[in-house]
Amino acid sequence: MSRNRLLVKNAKQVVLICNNGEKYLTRHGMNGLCVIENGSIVIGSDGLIKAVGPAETIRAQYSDASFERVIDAADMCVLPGLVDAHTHPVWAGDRVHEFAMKLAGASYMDVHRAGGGIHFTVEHTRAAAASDLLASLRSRLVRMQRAGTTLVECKSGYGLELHTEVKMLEVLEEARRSLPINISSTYCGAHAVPRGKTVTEATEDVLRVQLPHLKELMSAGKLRVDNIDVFCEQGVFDLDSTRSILQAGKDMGLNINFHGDELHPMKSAEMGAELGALAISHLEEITDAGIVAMAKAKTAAVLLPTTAYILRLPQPRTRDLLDSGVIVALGSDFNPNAYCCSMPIVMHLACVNMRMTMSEALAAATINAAFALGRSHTHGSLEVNKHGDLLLLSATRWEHLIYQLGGHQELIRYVVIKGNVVYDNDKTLDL
Ligand SMILES: N=CN[C@@H](CCC(=O)O)C(=O)O
Ligand SMILES: [Zn+2]
Repeated sequence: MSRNRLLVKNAKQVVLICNNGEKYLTRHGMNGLCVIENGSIVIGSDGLIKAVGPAETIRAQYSDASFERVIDAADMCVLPGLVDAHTHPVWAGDRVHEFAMKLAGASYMDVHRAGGGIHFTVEHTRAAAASDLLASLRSRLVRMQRAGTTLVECKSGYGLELHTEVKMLEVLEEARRSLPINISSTYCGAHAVPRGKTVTEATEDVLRVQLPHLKELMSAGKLRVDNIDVFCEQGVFDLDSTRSILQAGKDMGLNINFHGDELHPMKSAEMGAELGALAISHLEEITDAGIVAMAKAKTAAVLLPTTAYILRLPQPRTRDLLDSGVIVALGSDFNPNAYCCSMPIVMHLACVNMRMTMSEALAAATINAAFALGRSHTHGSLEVNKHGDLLLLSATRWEHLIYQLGGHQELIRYVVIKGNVVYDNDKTLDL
């Protein structure tokens, strides 16, 4: 019998999230998370969960087994690795100066129209060497990992032309190959209309130049891309151009996962549901009809508490979404506008500002975020045969992770990916 990779034993709580192979949870399930008091978990040599249950049961079942590593978690809680369903982590040039402008009253679109915002980042990212983009991406991903994220969605979208979009996706590919954190990569070439182009010209460029080239790279096995994204917004991509780009991506086998109904009601939710989108992000301006359509289509709503907080936007209608049966997920929206790498902070904001319960927030940052990325069969809960991705908290109840605002830096003792410890807070070991 091969040696098991890891035994975590005697934890105060093991938060499974669910234990029946659920692919997502809606309100009722989100409020009834599956938690084992005094539990243990075994990760096999393949990095997958082999057993999880009461400490006594695991002790009896594995009395003769050997383990590469044993962690006695008597004063700790075990949770699934967190899943961040929306980030923009590949870019050069920060926008700290714009934060001051926004604090002084400028809106997101004021800054964008004045040539700042995404355009500022595009200019710097186009000029940056791939090696520099990779170095900054790595340090951002390590920071996310230390805050408990083990699966993260990462977008391109600061190139807005073929060369830089491919450069960004290649940087993501390199990070995927060389770092333990799991990455779901998203082509977001329609993140803004590039300077000097009309919406029609930008849409044509995506459809006739960028997507066909990506398709070639993907078929040749040179690039893996999971999702397609568009920023559907007034003054950016309208509903028709968004629809044509998303449909073309879907035809290439990409999951539809896009920005919609953020600053204006665009009917993005209705359109996304009709196209079979896996997820739509933001939704601060979603309508009643949009909520009904998303619930019916099982399109996940990826809510981004940092954006509404930083831009002082109206909060999305989270309770209405949950009450209507929409699958609600969370993302950090890490980008030069919203500089936050921490899903524990995101969950805290979701509870206070969006009125989610702590259980809802955790489900939204685990199983439902994994669902939004098409990965909930392998990630997002601690169930047998899923990836052994978990975090260990120095706390007697898991809720401390959300309750202690910014406290995750002290609370998270270990982060584990596929049974390997990738972060040990005592040794500041970052792999
Ligand atoms: N809203 C569009 N995109 C990003 C912001 C990107 C940026 O400002 O650089 C978002 O999700 O918040
Ligand atoms: Zn975004």
